[in-house]
Amino acid sequence: MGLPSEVETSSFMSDFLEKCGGCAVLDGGFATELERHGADLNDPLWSAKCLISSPHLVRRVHLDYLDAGANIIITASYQATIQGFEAKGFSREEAKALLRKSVEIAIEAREIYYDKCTKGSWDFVDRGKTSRQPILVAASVGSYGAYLADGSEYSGNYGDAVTLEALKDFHRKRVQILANSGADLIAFETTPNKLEAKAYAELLEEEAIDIPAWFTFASKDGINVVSGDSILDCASIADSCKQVVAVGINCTPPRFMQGLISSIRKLTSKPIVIYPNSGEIYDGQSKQWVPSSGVDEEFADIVLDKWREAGASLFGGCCRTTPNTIRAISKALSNKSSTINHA
Ligand SMILES: C[S+](C)CC[C@H](N)C(=O)O
Ligand SMILES: N[C@@H](CCS)C(=O)O
Ligand SMILES: [Zn+2]
Repeated sequence: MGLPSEVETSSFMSDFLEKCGGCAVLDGGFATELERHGADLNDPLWSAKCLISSPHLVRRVHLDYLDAGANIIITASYQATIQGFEAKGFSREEAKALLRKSVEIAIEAREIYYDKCTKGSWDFVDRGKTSRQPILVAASVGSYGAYLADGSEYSGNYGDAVTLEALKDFHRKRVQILANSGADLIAFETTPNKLEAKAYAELLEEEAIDIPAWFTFASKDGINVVSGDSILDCASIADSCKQVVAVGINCTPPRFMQGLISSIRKLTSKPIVIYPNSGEIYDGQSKQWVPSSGVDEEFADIVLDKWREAGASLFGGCCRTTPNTIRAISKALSNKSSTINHA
């Protein structure tokens, strides 16, 4: 396979969104859901630890989100890096196999889910033909700061020694492996600064990565990304990259979403993807979540309406959201599309 034509790449997300009825539902917090099931993630590998110790739990969480109505599930590779696995004593080949395993488990969960609902009301009719609810597997790539395992993805301060080339080299092999793993797209998530966004964009181009990608950024103030870099600069890097099929925000308190979506909309006509966290704050040292002093609304119909009006079309949840959050989003969006269709 060669590089996809620009036409193919640019229609990938619009075709998918059309099949989903205009808006798509993502899954919710993955690592924090593993924790709710009892996993101990106090480890440099964080959620990627479960690829080694409890793959059945990884599959369980994917299935729970599919049952809740997710159209896109994101793999357990957020903090899975070759460097991180090697530090644990795995060989390079074993590390690569663990990266592939993250995608294999998600694909397996999708097959189990499809089998479960082969017949019956889960199918939907599309132009006279019965077809299945579309489900994509997105291979997660967390930032260099995630690999540092101290919450650095919420600061993005890597110091002067971490150059653009260093970041590209850090991510290169992992991105190549995930791109050839059977995933439908790559989710570059919780991106903290524009240097890393630039590294991703250049890597996609240099390595001729032939699956699409999205870039999502994290913000702590609703104006800039966590490092203080402008969201406009970050969104513009994503907008200029032809493999990028959606741009957005993740792991950010819900109360900041509307403003951030409006900012991104000024910069790009690509679909906007958002998956806020619960609004709590992560302490990277103790690896605990603490309540925030801000006020966050539930992801109720009214909030989703505001986010849609501001320009977003893919909705899910990040840390500390659960299958119940995703069920509520799915329900709100399907009520909306049946209102529109029957108007
Ligand atoms: C998005 S944060 C909650 C991820 C966890 C962090 N990289 C750590 O290892 O503590
Ligand atoms: N996909 C990752 C993002 C962490 S910010 C997760 O949900 O665990
Ligand atoms: Zn998160």
